[in-house]
This record gives sequence, C-alpha cells and structure tokens, in this order.
Amino acid sequence: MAVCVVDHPLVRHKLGILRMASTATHEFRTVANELARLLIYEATKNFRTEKHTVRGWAGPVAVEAISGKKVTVVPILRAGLGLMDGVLDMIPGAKISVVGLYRNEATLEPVEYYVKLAKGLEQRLAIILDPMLATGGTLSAAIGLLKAHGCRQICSLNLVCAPEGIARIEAEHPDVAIYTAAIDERLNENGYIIPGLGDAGDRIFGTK
Ligand SMILES: O=P(O)(O)OC[C@H]1O[C@H](OP(=O)(O)OP(=O)(O)O)[C@H](O)[C@@H]1O
Ligand SMILES: O=c1cc[nH]c(=O)[nH]1
Ligand SMILES: [Mg+2]
Repeated sequence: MAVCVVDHPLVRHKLGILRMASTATHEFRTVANELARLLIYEATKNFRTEKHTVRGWAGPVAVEAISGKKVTVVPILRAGLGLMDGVLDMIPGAKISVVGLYRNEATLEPVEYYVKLAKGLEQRLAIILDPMLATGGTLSAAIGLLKAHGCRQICSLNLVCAPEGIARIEAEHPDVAIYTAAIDERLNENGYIIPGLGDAGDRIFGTK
C-alpha cells in the first residue's frame, strides 16, 4: 500500500495551525480546506492528460486536458465535510458520494447511518475525505462499502494518521493509497491520535 506524507513547508505550517488548541472554529475550517487543496494536488499527480490544440490569442496553441477521469469525492460525515470544498475547488466536476459513519465512543467501532453514492462507481476514482485516521475502523468500513458497490479505484485524504490506522488499512485494503499531512505517534487509551488535532468534527462544526 502507498502512504504519501505530503512533505511541504505550506503543509507543515498549516498543520501547525490546526494543532494549536487556541485555533478558533472559523480558522480551523479555512485551514483544513487549504490543506485539502494541497493534499489533492499530490493525489492527482498521476492523472493522465491529452494534448490538443486550441485557438489562443496569437493563433493555435498546444494545450493539455485531463483525459476522461471520472471522480467521486466521498466525505465521511461529519468531519470529512471539512475537506470537501478544498477538494472541489480543484476538481469541480466531481460527483459527491456521502457516507455517514460515526465511531462508537465505547467500542471505537464505526456505525453507519447514511449512505448516498454517485452512480457508475465502477468507472470512478473514489477519493475518500476524513481529517482523521485513528484505529482505521471508519476508513476500512468506508472502503468496504465502496468496494461492495463496485468501486475499484479508491484513495483516501486524511490530514493526520495514527500508525495503528495505517497498519489496519495496509492489512485490509492494500490497494488503497493514503495521502496525509502527518503520521503521528500513537493512539491514546480513548482512541484519540496523539498529538493529533483533538476531535476534528467538533473543531470543524464548533460543537465542543
Ligand atoms: O479511525 P477511527 O478510529 O475509526 O476514527 C476516525 C473517525 O473518527 C472521527 O469521526 P467521529 O466518529 O468523531 O464522527 P464525526 O465526524 O461526526 O465527529 C473521524 O472523523 C473519523 O471518521
Ligand atoms: O484523534 C481523533 C480520533 C478520532 N477522531 C477524531 O476526531 N480525532
Ligand atoms: Mg467527531
């Protein structure tokens, strides 16, 4: 499985802002979307382009256009919505597939509560969005759901990952690439990433 830690000064700087406990909701939202733009830039690096000629201001000019890539972005409710606008800024034509999963606080198991997927998943690259990959239970469940609906190309954008979550996805879904800003130290006894960001959903939605 490919895990890509997007190592760039802008990524490290913006992640530092999210890590600060004093960062307020509106700034957290803004910076999370900025990071999503930087991660999607890397995640789309291997998209193929086709050359063609257009009429430019000084006559015909050779240009390139992305060739026939069908994409669905898959925000995992709630926190994944906090990355969606940034990704759609870069891929405005993407269809949106919404997956509602929350993690049971006692068992840490994912609980599904809403699913609405784009049509034609067999032909689409699915880009899953969730700021946090902790135990990996939620991401594994989302990938399993997409595969059960015929999706064969899947990657995941996660701002922060725990080594435990990466190991789980590696074992259960080795075909899925992960693009992240950081792999942190560990999970604590409540399944939160250390140092992490805290509860990303609460920080994005202001529900702390
Ligand atoms: O890797 P895991 O151990 O499964 O944990 C990660 C999940 O937990 C958080 O969601 P949460 O359950 O807090 O839901 P929310 O987005 O509604 O806050 C986070 O956004 C992930 O979806
Ligand atoms: O650290 C964590 C783990 C799961 N969910 C979060 O929002 N943060
Ligand atoms: Mg949450």
